[in-house]
Amino acid sequence: MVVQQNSSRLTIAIQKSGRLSQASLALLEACGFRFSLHEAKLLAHCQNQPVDLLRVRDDDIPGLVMDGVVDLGLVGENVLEEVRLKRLATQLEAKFKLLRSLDYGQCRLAIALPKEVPYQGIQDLVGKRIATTYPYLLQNYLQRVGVAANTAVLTGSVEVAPRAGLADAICDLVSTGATLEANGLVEREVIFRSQAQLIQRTTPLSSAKQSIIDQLLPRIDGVQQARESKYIMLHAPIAALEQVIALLPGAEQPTVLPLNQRQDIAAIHVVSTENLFWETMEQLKNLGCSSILVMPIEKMMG
Ligand SMILES: Nc1ncnc2c1ncn2[C@@H]1O[C@H](COP(=O)(O)OP(=O)(O)OP(=O)(O)O)[C@@H](O)[C@H]1O
Ligand SMILES: O=P(O)(O)OC[C@H]1O[C@H](OP(=O)(O)OP(=O)(O)O)[C@H](O)[C@@H]1O
Ligand SMILES: [Mg+2]
Repeated sequence: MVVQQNSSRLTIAIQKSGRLSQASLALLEACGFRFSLHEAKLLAHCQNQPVDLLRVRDDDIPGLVMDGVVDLGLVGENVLEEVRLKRLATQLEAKFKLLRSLDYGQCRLAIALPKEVPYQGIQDLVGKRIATTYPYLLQNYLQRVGVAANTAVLTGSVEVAPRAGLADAICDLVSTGATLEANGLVEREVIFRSQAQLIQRTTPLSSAKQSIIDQLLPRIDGVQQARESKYIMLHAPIAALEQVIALLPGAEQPTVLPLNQRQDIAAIHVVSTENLFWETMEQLKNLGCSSILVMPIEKMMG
């Protein structure tokens, strides 16, 4: 496979198979790009825009962007920062343009120790061997806090390292904490918080590519904003209108509509920037509201 650096098609690198793959593809599709993916193929053409998708291991995405081989990349901040630190240490080009922080792939890089090992604080890590896939992020942190510890680099199954006698502690990604718990480990220090990022190469782009990006960014904002928002509809007693509106999140100016042949109740419609919790719905019901609907919004603009 040859990716032409100066191809007139905008090339976007995403993770081929893993935690970010589905969400990255879903985001681009929600922005109006149509892809027909062939599981085995690394390069996928967009059917309705001059855009190509390059599907690779997430570790390769920052370097591809920094070397200008692809135009855009969707990657976790943890991998991005690890690659950036590594490249800086080896005098390789490490520049990129951060376009957007995305609303998926939230996790943290944390140091964890076996639960039976007492831990009072960061100084307890002095002289310890810590297994990780992120040696540069880990050493960067240890230097910052002034702790001298050793790193054992593993590319996978980091969580079994203490049990296997390979290390005293680990530094790995955590989301729910289930993996740590299943391996008898306790999270002690969070060293980096991460989510997916959209990055661009720093070398100049053709105006055709730039105009696709200029169209893409507001669409990403619209998709992300819509995901956080809800359309809420309900019937409320006019006597309790003020109390009802005060309960609705982010509803300073709701639409209040009359109902046919009813003087005592009105319909309220509101776009809320937050979800409506069950507790609030119960409070609304206690105020005499009925037909309370909370609906997802697909897209938003303006
Ligand atoms: N448990 C998690 N919850 C949320 N996001 C996560 C979680 N684990 C990892 N991530 C994010 O997703 C990215 C990809 O994770 P994944 O486990 O698929 O990587 P990988 O095994 O290194 O994949 P690849 O084969 O592409 O190298 C991570 O770098 C991180 O940004
Ligand atoms: O705190 P948790 O919710 O348990 O998530 C943490 C786990 O998720 C990631 O692995 P993933 O499941 O993506 O598989 P991998 O080991 O193949 O990377 C990460 O490497 C941890 O092992
Ligand atoms: Mg990887």
